Amino acid sequence: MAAAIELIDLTKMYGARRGLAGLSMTVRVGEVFGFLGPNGAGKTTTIRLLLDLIRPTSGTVRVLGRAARRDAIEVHRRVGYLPGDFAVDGRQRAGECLAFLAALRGGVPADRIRELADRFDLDLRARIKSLSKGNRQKVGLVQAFMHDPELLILDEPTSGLDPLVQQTFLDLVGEAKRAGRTVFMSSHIMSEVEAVADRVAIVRDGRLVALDTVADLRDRSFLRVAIGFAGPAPAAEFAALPGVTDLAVDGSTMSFRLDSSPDSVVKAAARHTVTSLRTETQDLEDLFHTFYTGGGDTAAADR
Ligand SMILES: Nc1ncnc2c1ncn2[C@@H]1O[C@H](COP(=O)(O)OP(=O)(O)OP(=O)(O)O)[C@@H](O)[C@H]1O
Repeated sequence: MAAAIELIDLTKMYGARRGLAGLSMTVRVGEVFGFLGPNGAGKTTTIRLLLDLIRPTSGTVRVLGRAARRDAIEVHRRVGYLPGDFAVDGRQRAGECLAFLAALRGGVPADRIRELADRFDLDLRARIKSLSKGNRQKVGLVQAFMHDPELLILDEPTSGLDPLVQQTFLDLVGEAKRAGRTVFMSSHIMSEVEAVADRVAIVRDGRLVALDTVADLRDRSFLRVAIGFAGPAPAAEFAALPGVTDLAVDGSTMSFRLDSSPDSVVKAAARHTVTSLRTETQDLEDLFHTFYTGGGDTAAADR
């Protein structure tokens, strides 16, 4: 079985409102997959469809080789799920809540719960309602990981966690991956997933706008170059150079985007008197912002 998750032309309408519009993508067994997008992009809708908590308007959802709807009981047994709005009875103590959820799963060794609670520095004796948002999120994370599921589906798992706890979470994701598990996690923020994700998908307005490895996304970064000249900026000469686009002139300063080797730009500049030179790399976060706001290259989404 090569696919942990397979979505084919998945559409979800909420009345006249569109939650998802023809989303197709595959998550491979054993990969950590980041699912990113701005507010309202369709991330939670997708995750709820995976768990059969809501039903698609059209399209197919397969999880661990099973139909999300017909085989929902089996899918739920094999999956660890952290909802975006993890909510449990606040009067319970954290330990009681986890023991109850573990019993529903057919039992989890108490040592395993204690080990995870220790790693997250979670007080199992505290009543849930007395816990801060971040500490409640830890309860949600422990219940998702405790039975060592084949597939973890995590909706904004790092929400409310401080950087130290985030690191503990990332360590657990790494361990799950090394044990051959699959992790599907949503987030708003690239930097949260780029350290652990093998591939990331970016959704916007219910559609896939990019799907690639973190490394390949990074390779799409480019330079912004600004050169000041002693005389008039030689715009025509630079516009003709390989990899130069988006050229603008402001007095004797010229700026442009450079997508290829800087060699020809440096050699062309050397024929003039250069008074200033500035370069900035567009990093993954900038690229991500381009996708968020509607620009970017959508060709990768077809992969
Ligand atoms: N129960 C609902 N009824 C009506 N519209 C809904 C419902 N749930 C989601 N939507 C709409 O579907 C679209 C996708 O929402 P969804 O919650 O899946 O986005 P998201 O990517 O998870 O956003 P966020 O990052 O804000 O959690 C939005 O336009 C949202 O308003």
